[in-house]
Amino acid sequence: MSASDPLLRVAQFALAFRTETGLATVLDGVDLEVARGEILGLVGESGCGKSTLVRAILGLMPAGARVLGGRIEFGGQNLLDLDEAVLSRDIRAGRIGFIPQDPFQSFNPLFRVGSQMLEIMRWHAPPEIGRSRSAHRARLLELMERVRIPAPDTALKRFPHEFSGGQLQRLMIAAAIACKPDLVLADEPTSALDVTTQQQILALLEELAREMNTAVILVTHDLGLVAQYCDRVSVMYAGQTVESFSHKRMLEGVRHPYTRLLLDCHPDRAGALRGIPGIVPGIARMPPGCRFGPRCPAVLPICSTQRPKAEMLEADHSVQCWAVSGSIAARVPADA
Ligand SMILES: Nc1ncnc2c1ncn2[C@@H]1O[C@H](COP(=O)(O)OP(=O)(O)OP(=O)(O)O)[C@@H](O)[C@H]1O
Repeated sequence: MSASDPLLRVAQFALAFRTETGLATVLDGVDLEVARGEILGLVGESGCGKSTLVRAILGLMPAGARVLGGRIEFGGQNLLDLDEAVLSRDIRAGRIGFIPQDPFQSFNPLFRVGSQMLEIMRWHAPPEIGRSRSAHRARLLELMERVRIPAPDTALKRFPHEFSGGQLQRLMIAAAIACKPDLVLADEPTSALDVTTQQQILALLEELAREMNTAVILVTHDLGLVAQYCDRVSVMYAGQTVESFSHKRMLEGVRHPYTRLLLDCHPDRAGALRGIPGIVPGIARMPPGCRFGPRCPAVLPICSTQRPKAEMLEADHSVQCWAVSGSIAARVPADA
């Protein structure tokens, strides 16, 4: 791999879940890339498939899920070719760290946080950290200082319920980066926290990721947070990538009607987006053609029959939309 190659490249990834009416395509041709030291925002309304994609990258697909196509390349290796034993030993928690949505569900309430974090390190810490428990403990204490947990020595001996939500999420960040991962997947890591704590946590994650040259995928509903922390953005709608762009494009003008609507609405306290008429279709009821067509203010006749192809508008900007595409075919009514 050259230095400019992305660390993670998801290419045309498609995944189906078994439903009562048969297989339903939940992810359909998802494309995404993230390089070392880069923070990628993965955005879209609830139900667009962001968490499913994150779990698929971690190799945690639900029973009955079937990969229909595509690749998930990590460090040049297709993760879809690896079996569960390799993924759990070499990839998850070691090379790919995970920060989940709800810190209260992430730690086991029955065990002290220190023993839970040391257990992760026991199995996944790279050799440069050292193999002994005392080396792992020293690394944890150092990280706990960094994530501003008061009295780290005592904190290691405490149970999860003895911490606030913000403290637990800071501990989760420490746990996710303890083994010096190349990539951190953060799935709405601050949605359970108040706005001030949210800002502190994301600033901390950004600081540590930049310092360690770690790639980060930050899943969020909130384009305000994306504007603040992300270098690039990938927008998903109903299991498809609809637009990808750099931070600069976000400021200068995104093009997909869905992204523009997302920018105009703000998440409510529960993190849900309000303001885009209609709802994301369920996986068993996906419309043909462009999946956003039925809600789109710029819909064209072709949208209901043909899925738009990804088009590069600039080197740092791609979009899948007939209304944006320069293609003449897009202007011709579908029944012409
Ligand atoms: N195990 C499953 N079996 C069947 N359908 C599922 C399963 N898990 C998720 N889904 C469906 O897949 C779609 C994508 O869900 P997913 O949780 O990935 O979306 P999301 O964008 O992460 O939403 P949120 O922001 O609310 O977490 C939804 O329609 C959801 O109902």
